[in-house]
Amino acid sequence: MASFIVKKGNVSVKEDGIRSWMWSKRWLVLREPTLTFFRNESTNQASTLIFLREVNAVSRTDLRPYCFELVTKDKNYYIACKNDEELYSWMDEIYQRSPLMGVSNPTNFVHKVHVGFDPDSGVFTGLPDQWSKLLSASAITQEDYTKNPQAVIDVLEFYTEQAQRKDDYDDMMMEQHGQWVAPSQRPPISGNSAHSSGSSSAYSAKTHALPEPPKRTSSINPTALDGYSVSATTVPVHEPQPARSRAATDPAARQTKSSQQSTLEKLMANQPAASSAAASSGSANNVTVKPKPKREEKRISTMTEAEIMQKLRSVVSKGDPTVLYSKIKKIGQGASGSVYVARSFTTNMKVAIKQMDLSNQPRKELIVNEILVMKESQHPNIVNYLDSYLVRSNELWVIMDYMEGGPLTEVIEQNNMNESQIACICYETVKGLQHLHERNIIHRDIKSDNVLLDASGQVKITDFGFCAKLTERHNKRATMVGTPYWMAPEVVKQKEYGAKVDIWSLGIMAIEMIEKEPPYLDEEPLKALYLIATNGTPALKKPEKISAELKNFLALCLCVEVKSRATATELIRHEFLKKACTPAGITPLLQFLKE
Ligand SMILES: Nc1ncnc2c1ncn2[C@@H]1O[C@H](COP(=O)(O)OP(=O)(O)OP(=O)(O)O)[C@@H](O)[C@H]1O
Repeated sequence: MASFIVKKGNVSVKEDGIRSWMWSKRWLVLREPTLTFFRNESTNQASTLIFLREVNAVSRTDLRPYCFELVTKDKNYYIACKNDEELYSWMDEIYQRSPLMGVSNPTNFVHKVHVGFDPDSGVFTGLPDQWSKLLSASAITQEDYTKNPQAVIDVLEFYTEQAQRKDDYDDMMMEQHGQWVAPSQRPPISGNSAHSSGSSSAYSAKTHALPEPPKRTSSINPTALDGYSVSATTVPVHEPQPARSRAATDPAARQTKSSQQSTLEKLMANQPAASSAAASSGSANNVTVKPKPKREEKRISTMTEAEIMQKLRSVVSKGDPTVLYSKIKKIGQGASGSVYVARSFTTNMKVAIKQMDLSNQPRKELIVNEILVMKESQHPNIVNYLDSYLVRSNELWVIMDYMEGGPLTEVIEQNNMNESQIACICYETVKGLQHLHERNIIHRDIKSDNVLLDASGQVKITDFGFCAKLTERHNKRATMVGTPYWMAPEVVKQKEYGAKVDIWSLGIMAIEMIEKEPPYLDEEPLKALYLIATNGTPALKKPEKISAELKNFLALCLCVEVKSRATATELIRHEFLKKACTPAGITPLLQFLKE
């Protein structure tokens, strides 16, 4: 990679393989996408220069102890640190002090993006400023651009639209009305060396080297995404603000890696979005992304706040749950409320109560959605909805089965699962999925966090806030919903999708059980999305360690070609699932609960 000199204030620096730096420091990039790394030309010292823009509320005095070079220009700080340890140590502290964290995003912007790609030089032209910054902060390499420029545009668009979705949703909730608009499906880019990803069964052939297990808690984070809204023309640019992990802001949040990834998607899911789309320019050497006609889909949030509350009142039971249940202790904290274990005075059974303060909920329709789906979908592999109540008109209690074994994520973290245990979890989950899919319900957020176990090893799917009901007229969806690392390629590429997205996510969850984490968890989010879009079936770290049946099961779940991907009904008969132990065989994995 060519090095070149850039002048910033009084510091003369030499860009030195920025992307490879980024690559090796990927967890840092996750936390702060505006980071750029430089080598000091005059001293040739391997210093790291951080470009903090508009963190002007942080005083120079605050910064000085942390760095040996500091230049201020146009409200920007250019900071060089002596070494990485020093850098890491002050980042959090500085960010915490900045009142600009969470700065608002631009609104009313117009999508007007014309991006070109020259395969000879491997350079994009006309990239919106925000996209260029995202790309330069990302681990996506020039080699990646050349290999599949369309995928790069796809994931940039995906990423920025998610941010916009969240914004629009917030606006809508403020105004108490709205209509969801899905992005259209885009034709592929022409005139470049883009290739489509392979369709399946990559396990025997591919040995894509995955990085070492993560040493940090990375996530696509709402704060990190803020400011990435796309416009090529008139939009005021807000720099991305430093990412804060959910664990950092919410001490009660579970410390598992994947649970920390769920919050954003929930905030952003299902929300009205500005539409944008890429289209082929038809020119030999250029890629063009153009606006496409909007496709509209009505959703429950077209209801006003009052209507949502009315719907909720019609769903819940009358009465005071405090005289029916006695809370024992808090067992969990979600984005929408707290979860308690309680005892029923009538049955003496333990139950779980999810308690939500409705005055604090910007997305009440998701909660109504969750209750309706749970109520309608009773099944041994779906967390059983027992009842719900409104307390003092603004507190919602949802009573459900108590799953004392907790989420599968914790089981995975604490144990090495054998194939018969993996098969059992997959079998039970597939039965739950079959039940949902037969009712035209797509879960859309299948992952180990959303599969709970009870003390006897029973396996149940939970978290129905993202569920979509397919109708005859709308038998495909296009909303980008889910958690990135578990998302099917068709979701990342913003194509229409159906129930088989849950099957893909199930395959990723099976990989979690084998390898303890989903593929690409170490990658920064944009790169992870690129890899999902382009790599096809993810490769296993140690394919030789698993049976042919499990490999085949994974290949059927993780088949990029949706038509060839198995349905839940087909998977239930799969050879691998015949290896399943009974739920009793899962209970040894729950020993950690006793500890
Ligand atoms: N029925 C249950 N039995 C036992 N534990 C549960 C039950 N439901 C949820 N939990 C635990 O409580 C915690 C919070 O659950 P919750 O469903 O609120 O989380 P979330 O999906 O992250 O958030 P939200 O749905 O509010 O966005 C999780 O750790 C989950 O494992």
